[in-house]
Amino acid sequence: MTENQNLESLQTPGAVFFIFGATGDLARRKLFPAIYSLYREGKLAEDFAVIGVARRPRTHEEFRDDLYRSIQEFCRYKVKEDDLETWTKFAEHFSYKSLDIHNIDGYHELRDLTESVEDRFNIPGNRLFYLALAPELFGSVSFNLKKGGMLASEGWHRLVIEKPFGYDLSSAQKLNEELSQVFKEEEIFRIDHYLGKEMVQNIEVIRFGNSFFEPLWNNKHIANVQITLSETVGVEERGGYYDHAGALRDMGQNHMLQMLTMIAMEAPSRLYPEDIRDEKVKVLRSLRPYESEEDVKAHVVRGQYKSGESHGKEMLGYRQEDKVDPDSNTETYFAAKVFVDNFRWAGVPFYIRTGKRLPVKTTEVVVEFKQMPTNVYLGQKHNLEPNLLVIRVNPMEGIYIKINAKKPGSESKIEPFAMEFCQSCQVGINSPEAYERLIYDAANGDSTYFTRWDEVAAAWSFVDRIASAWAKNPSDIQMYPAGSWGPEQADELLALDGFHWWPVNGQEEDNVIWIKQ
Ligand SMILES: NC(=O)C1=CN([C@@H]2O[C@H](COP(=O)(O)OP(=O)(O)OC[C@H]3O[C@@H](n4cnc5c(N)ncnc54)[C@H](OP(=O)(O)O)[C@@H]3O)[C@@H](O)[C@H]2O)C=CC1
Ligand SMILES: O=C1O[C@H](COP(=O)(O)O)[C@@H](O)[C@H](O)[C@H]1O
Repeated sequence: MTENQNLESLQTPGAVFFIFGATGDLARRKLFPAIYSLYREGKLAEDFAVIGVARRPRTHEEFRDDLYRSIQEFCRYKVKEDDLETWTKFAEHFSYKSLDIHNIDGYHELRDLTESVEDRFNIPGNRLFYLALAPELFGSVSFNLKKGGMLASEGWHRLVIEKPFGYDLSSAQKLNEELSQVFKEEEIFRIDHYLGKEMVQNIEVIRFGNSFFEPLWNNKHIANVQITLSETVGVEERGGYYDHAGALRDMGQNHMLQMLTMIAMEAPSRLYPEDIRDEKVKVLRSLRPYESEEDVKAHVVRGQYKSGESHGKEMLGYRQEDKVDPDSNTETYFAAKVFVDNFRWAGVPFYIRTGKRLPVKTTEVVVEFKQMPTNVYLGQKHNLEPNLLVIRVNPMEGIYIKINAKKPGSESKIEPFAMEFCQSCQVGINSPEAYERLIYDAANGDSTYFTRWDEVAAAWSFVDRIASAWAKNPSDIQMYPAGSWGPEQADELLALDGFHWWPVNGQEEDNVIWIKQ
């Protein structure tokens, strides 16, 4: 991948895409729809094939029926009556192999199938292995891919691997060692789907493409940064996985810290993937580690939802959810005050929070600027609200800035105005989904928005200290009602510093005058 390659104009190179875990939830809800969207937008070369792999028996036809249902349910492009010819052409590129990933003989049959589709679609030998499997299977599959003769002998091969990447630093190291016996680092694409989100990528452009932000982007002018990833859903069908992981591992180690790196990183001198990833890892290594259990207690709040009312419906508590231990102390919420100890950010708190069963689904970054050195309007009894830059990541996409201005027509009244650029209102459903972008990038060998091993390791080092402090006191967890904003202790984290969480998506402040496009 070269700098500034114009990805918009490129098609993926001809390749076979293997989806291990093709009968699973991720494949159905995200991966198949992403591949279809790429196809519909002409971003997938004609010389492609997809081979689904899982244990369940399926004929190729049955697999294509699953594919059809997945697209009709989850894809932003639906197959309409008059698209049937295009659909049939697309679906012909899909085949299925029933295989237990531990059974080496199966890989030999998979190789035969692969060679036959490569011949049929004239594919130049490139192979992309996407592991949509439980993480404990990642090492075995990669080893067996090599043993079973599945690595490409003519073109390239790449491994796309889902999160979570390990359970802690030591298991992540073990996994990485297993993978690196088969794949080189540049062949491993570790997914963090937040990095595929349009507005997370836009953080880079907002910061490095606008001269009026850069001079202010530091501890002289920024009072604090708030990152919220709130969800209204509970654990749904994933109780078995989630009860073992919790919010810190499920969202904190990856999505939240990755977003923090995008806000805090220095500008790379060039836009090569490694230059960007070098800057991100420096941020992760600058995170101030919590030194003791007391330190963790003072800076991190954990919570678990109990029953409550959300959007007019009675919700079960976490402990009553399917496949969750009824005495579970797993956190479904956490908030933390984090410091990035470098020249740019010294002394600026980053408050991060995520939780399930909160009142709104939103991902938002609020950058709160410091107050004016003195308020010259105090004599007129005007408080000045702090200026904010708010980046809305999802479901609404856009940015707004909050400034103080004179109320038009009034003598002296000053009011906060929010000026909004609502990207989702403009491009709406055409905004590509994260998985589309990431599959496309992986096929093009662009690793910019995938996490490199040293980033993963640095993130685990930071998170492990929290997890091990919590493990010593498992029942020290705050319960919050489903549908609330989580434990009050999370508000106190900010109140102690004289701040508060700014309202997020859909919960706009009453006194602000909105100027929307
Ligand atoms: N679902 C989601 O929204 C998200 C998922 N992820 C990650 O994606 C990965 C997959 O998750 P998800 O799709 O939800 O999981 P599912 O349990 O729904 O699917 C697992 C898949 O693995 C297959 N499988 C299991 N054991 C074997 C085996 N021994 N040999 C071959 N295939 C096997 C299953 O098929 P069969 O039973 O037919 O063998 C199934 O297709 C996980 O790492 C998860 O953490 C990450 C983010 C979001
Ligand atoms: O990775 C995960 O992300 C989802 C939230 O993703 P979003 O794109 O809908 O914001 C979360 O629900 C899930 O628990 C986690 O594994």
